[in-house]
Amino acid sequence: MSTLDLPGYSHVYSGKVRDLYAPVGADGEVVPDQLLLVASNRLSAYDWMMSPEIPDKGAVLTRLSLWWFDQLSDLVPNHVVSTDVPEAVAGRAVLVRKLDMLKVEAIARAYLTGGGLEEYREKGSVSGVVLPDGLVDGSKLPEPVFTPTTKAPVGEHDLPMSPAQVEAELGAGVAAEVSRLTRAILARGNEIAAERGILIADTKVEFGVSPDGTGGLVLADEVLTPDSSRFWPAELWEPGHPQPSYDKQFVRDWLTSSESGWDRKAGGPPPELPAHVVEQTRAKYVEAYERLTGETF
Ligand SMILES: CCOC(=O)Cn1cc(-c2ncnc(N)c2C#N)cn1
Repeated sequence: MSTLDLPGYSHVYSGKVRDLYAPVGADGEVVPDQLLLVASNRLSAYDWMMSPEIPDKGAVLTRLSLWWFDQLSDLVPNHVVSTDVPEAVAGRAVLVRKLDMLKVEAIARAYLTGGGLEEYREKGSVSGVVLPDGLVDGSKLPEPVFTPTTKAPVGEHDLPMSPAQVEAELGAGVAAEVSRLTRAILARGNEIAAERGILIADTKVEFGVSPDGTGGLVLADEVLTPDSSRFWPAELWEPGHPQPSYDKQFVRDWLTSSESGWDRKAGGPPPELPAHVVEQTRAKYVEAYERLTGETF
C-alpha cells in the first residue's frame, strides 16, 4: 500500500485501512502531542485487501466516527482535536491528541458471532465470561459482554484476554472502567442504531491516557464504524446462521459467487471487484451514514 506524501507530516504507521502521520513543525521536528489519523478508501474482506478501493469510504467513515464521538461525549472524552487537515486528505482525516494507548483491544459484544462464537462453542465462555447455554450464530446476548483481546503484532492474531489478564495489564480500576465504558458505548450505539434499522453486533474501541498522567481514559481511534464493528440490517436478523453484513455483503456475495471465479479455499488473492459491486458497496456506506446521522453525505 502506498502512503501519501503529506507536506508537514511524516508517516508513522499503516493499518489495513487507515494510516497514521505525525505533524512536523517548521523546524523539521515532529510535533510531540498530535497525530493525523487518515482513513483510506481501502476495503478488507475475508482478510484480503480488495481492489479497487471504494470511493468515499474513508470520508464517510470519518464523518460517521466524528458523529459518534459527539453522540458519546457525555459518556467519555475523546482524542479529536480538529478536522483542519491537509487538502490531500480533506474530509477523511482527523487531527488527534497523541495519547499513551492502552495495550488492550476493548471489544464488546451485544450479539454472538465470529471469534466470540468460536470460543463459546469450545468453552461455553468468551474471554472468561460464562454465557448461557444454547446460543447460536447471531444470538442476542442478555446484555453487552466485554471480550477484550491483546493487540497482536502485525501478522499475528489478537488473543482473548481473561479479566485477570486485563487487570494485570491495566490495573483493577482501569480494567473495570474500560469494561464499563466499552459496554456502555455499544449499548448507546445500539439504542441509536436500532431506531434506524441497524444492529451493531459488536465493536472494538481503543482507549488512551494523556502522557502527562492527568485525566482519565480518552476514547481514541475510530468509533462505531462498519470497519470497527459488525453492522447488520435489523430486518434480516435471524439467529442460527451468519447474518448479512450491512456494508460488506455485496462484496462477500460476489466473491463467493461463481461469477467471480475465486476459490477462497485455494488460498489465492481475490479478483478485482466489478464496478457494480464497488458502486453498491459505496452506496451502503453512504446509506449507513445518512440513516444513522440523519445528515446527507
Ligand atoms: C493506523 C491507524 O491507527 C491505528 O490503527 C491504531 N492506533 C492509534 C494510535 C494512537 N496513538 C496515539 N494517540 C492516538 N490518539 C492514537 C489514535 N487513534 C496508534 N495506533
